[in-house]
Amino acid sequence: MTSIEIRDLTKEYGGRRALDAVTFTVRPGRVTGFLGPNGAGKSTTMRLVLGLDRPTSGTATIDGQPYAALDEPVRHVGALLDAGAAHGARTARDHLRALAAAGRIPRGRVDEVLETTGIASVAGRRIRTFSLGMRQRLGIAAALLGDPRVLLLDEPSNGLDPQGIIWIRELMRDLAREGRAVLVSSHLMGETAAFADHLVVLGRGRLLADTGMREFVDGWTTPRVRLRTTEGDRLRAALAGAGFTPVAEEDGRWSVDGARVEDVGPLAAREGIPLLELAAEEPSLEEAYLALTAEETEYTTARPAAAVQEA
Ligand SMILES: Nc1ncnc2c1ncn2[C@@H]1O[C@H](COP(=O)(O)OP(=O)(O)OP(=O)(O)O)[C@@H](O)[C@H]1O
Repeated sequence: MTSIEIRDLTKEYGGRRALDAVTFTVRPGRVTGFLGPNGAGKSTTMRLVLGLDRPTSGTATIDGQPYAALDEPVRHVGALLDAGAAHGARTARDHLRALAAAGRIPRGRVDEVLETTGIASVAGRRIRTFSLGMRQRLGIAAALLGDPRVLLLDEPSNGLDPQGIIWIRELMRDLAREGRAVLVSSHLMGETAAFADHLVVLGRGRLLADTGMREFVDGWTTPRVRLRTTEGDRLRAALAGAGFTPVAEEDGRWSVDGARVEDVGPLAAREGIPLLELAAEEPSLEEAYLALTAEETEYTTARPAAAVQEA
């Protein structure tokens, strides 16, 4: 099975470390979300995987080989790095045909990827007349052209309308279901939570996390419940006795940080306090990501060992 292996990858630009001994594997059959603040090193990593730049030390390989050593690389790896890269005077179809010819890919594949990416009806138009979303779809069509087992997508939702965002999410999930290795960088946390199974997080060139989505969110957030009761004062006292600090919200509900419904429900029942509502608040990827990056900024060292683990 094809995967991307990054081992001790280091890249310096004029003495500044853009990547610092980063090691992780992008496995087939799942979508790996690639996160990190601006300048963290995500694009640099992708460029090194694609052989567009040389590492200072370490390796980035696909199926054990560096990109440059792959036989017919476009059949192994598809990438969306810069959707603006296509020649504006060409039509979308001609652009893809030129790429197909260069990669020794059968011409018929061009119409297939135009269909898959929803731009078949505008394939005869010059690319310079394309909207940002159409260019993005064309970039994805180009990435899919060689039917590659590995995909690297840098901000693929960029410029897409709401339907386009749902489409790309489902496309990425389908590509992973087909057994491909899919690495996707994004700054959109809600989106990443919707398409990624696994996360790799960089911060200032270092690996901060390499873990499953669920483990990441649970590891970097605390549980919280929201509830409604007719006897707020009694419930507050009972919860305080159990070590919780309920906070009254403006809408008349209470929220209890660090508590699970299993903590609150039985306690209220024992005390005979009626609960009109009791619900766990789902922690978000955004909350978890902000907690990790805030801590990283503050202390510069990564926290729980559990958050950096091989899956
Ligand atoms: N060609 C280059 N020359 C010099 N410095 C570079 C070059 N390319 C990247 N860098 C630096 O390397 C660091 C990592 O940049 P990179 O583009 O990989 O980050 P990123 O995580 O992709 O950020 P963003 O989310 O903004 O796209 C940054 O400090 C950037 O300024």
